Amino acid sequence: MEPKTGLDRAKRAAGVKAAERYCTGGMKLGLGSGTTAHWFVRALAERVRDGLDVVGVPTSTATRDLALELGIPLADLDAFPELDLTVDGADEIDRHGDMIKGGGACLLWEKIVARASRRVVIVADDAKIVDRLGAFPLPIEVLPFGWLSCRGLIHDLLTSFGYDDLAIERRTRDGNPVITDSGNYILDVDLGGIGNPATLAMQFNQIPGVIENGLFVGIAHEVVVGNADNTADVLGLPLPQLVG
Ligand SMILES: O=C(CO)[C@H](O)[C@H](O)COP(=O)(O)O
Repeated sequence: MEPKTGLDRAKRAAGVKAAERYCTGGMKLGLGSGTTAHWFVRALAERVRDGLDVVGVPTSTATRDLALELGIPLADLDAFPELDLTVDGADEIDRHGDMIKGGGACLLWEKIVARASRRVVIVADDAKIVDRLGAFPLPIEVLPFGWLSCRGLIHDLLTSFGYDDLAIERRTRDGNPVITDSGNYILDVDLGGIGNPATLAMQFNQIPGVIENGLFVGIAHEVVVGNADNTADVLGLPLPQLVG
């Protein structure tokens, strides 16, 4: 598969760089979800075909299907509860490495796999890097049972924090609720800007019916930013100001 646009080339460059730089024989690897992470999975598969011996733990059924098709050996997280490394994408990432994830509705497995990993590398194009999180609507995974009550409690919490927006349930083009790989719904919350991601993340998860939220705080270790000219930059945290 070849990238079609400059943005695709940037995403592929980040994925290729991560596969080349971080993956060594014997590793247990978390495989992220989304278009950028899938470029990483394709690049990893090439290395596996060349003899690299790794085992992948996918963060979604979509990534599992891609990795299987490409011949990457896979395992359940329960077979390897501690992983060496996860490479995943992000919807937004700030200078501290805090992120919004879940644009692809995979945030629950992504957070579990990332937390099980000794190192987390994020692959992204530079448009994902922001001064402040929150322009991208924050995905929240909720249990279908009583989800309207849960949405009301989310609204109350947001109001108490000075936000006034109601969470919107994510729907498919046919108008049906998006169902996650764990059988839950996604609410997208348009916050505009998030002052204290750590506090908000904890508060969301106190609400009955909230399974997980898309704020990933203190999880990323490094960021690989791809460029349209097929190069990629490896950035430690905090990210340099010039990228923001
Ligand atoms: O969190 C995710 C999926 O739940 C993805 O990592 C995020 O949406 C970024 O995707 P892409 O690389 O396609 O922009």
